[in-house]
Amino acid sequence: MPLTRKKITVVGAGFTGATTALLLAQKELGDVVLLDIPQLENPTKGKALDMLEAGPVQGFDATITGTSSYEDAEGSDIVIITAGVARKPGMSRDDLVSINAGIVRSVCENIKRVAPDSIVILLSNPVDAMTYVAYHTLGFPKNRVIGQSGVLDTARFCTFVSQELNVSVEDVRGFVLGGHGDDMVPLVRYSSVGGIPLEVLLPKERIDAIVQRTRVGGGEIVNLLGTGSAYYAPAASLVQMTEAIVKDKKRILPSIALLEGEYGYDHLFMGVPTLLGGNGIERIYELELTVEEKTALDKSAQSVKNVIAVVNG
Ligand SMILES: NC(=O)c1ccc[n+]([C@@H]2O[C@H](COP(=O)([O-])OP(=O)(O)OC[C@H]3O[C@@H](n4cnc5c(N)ncnc54)[C@H](O)[C@@H]3O)[C@@H](O)[C@H]2O)c1
Ligand SMILES: O=C(O)C[C@H](O)C(=O)O
Repeated sequence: MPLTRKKITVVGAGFTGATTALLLAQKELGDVVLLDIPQLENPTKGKALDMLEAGPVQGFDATITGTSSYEDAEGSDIVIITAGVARKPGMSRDDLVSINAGIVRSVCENIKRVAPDSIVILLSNPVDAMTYVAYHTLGFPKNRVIGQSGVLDTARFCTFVSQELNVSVEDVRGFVLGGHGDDMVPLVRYSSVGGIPLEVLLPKERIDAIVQRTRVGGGEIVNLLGTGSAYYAPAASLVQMTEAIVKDKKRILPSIALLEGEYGYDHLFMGVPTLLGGNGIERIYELELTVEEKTALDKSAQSVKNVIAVVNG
């Protein structure tokens, strides 16, 4: 059988979608289709062509096609959904639920038609609830419907730890559980630097400050930008998850997954440690939690349930 490149469709050609498309091509993870609404067809084509013309300079071989037609996404192996509205200063991610649920539903109806065997990764916010919407619209098995939050939230945590200790980011390990909201749960007990537990290296009040900054990390960027939200680190996070799947790397990364009893939650989509490989989410890891950690996770889970209730409303 001839070897073929993977086909990766990115729906939404805005800040996160366009950045993701470029990073995917630069890493030669597959041929990329960048798709937005018909009213933005020419700008989407323009962005894709501009990226393609970076190929000879940077030495990557990947096609990048800009389109507004789902027929161009036909047979995609992976679909990344970034379509939707981003929040503005003063808003929470949950304020986007109604408008983005409608957008994610319509995108997923098309994806179900043209790429029924794809693995779908959600970014649109509020992302835990949007992953729930996507799962129910697509009707795909749960291993093929994945949300991105924890890679980004963990990256923020690791960034702040590396700044605090003035050490390489490469040596910092963190783990953020729960919903992608201000009550997410950075697991300090499972965080380390060069194998040394974080609690040995930093006093409690510095760790608490890093945990709090991580929880509101998205809002920090929203306030600085003034319009729109973060996109470089979110795109890098999507690409890390995609790479794990495309290369069947069996990486242990946090993903938003359907919980069916894990951590004591049923039919809830929330961020947990997962094994990501060629089949998408191949396993969910259940960690032992202390009473305080479980209480914090319950609070985060309740926030996600409240947003899902709006979707079901
Ligand atoms: N989960 C996370 O960690 C995370 C991180 C960053 C951003 N986000 C979310 O991702 C979403 C996108 O953010 P952004 O910065 O790229 O926003 P953006 O406004 O720059 O881009 C969104 C794009 O979606 C397109 N779009 C809207 N409806 C569409 C439809 N029906 N079909 C196809 N495309 C459609 C828009 O035309 C626009 O180009 C937002 O909801 C944001 O909150 C989530
Ligand atoms: O904060 C946002 O609204 C965007 C994203 O969820 C983020 O964490 O950067």
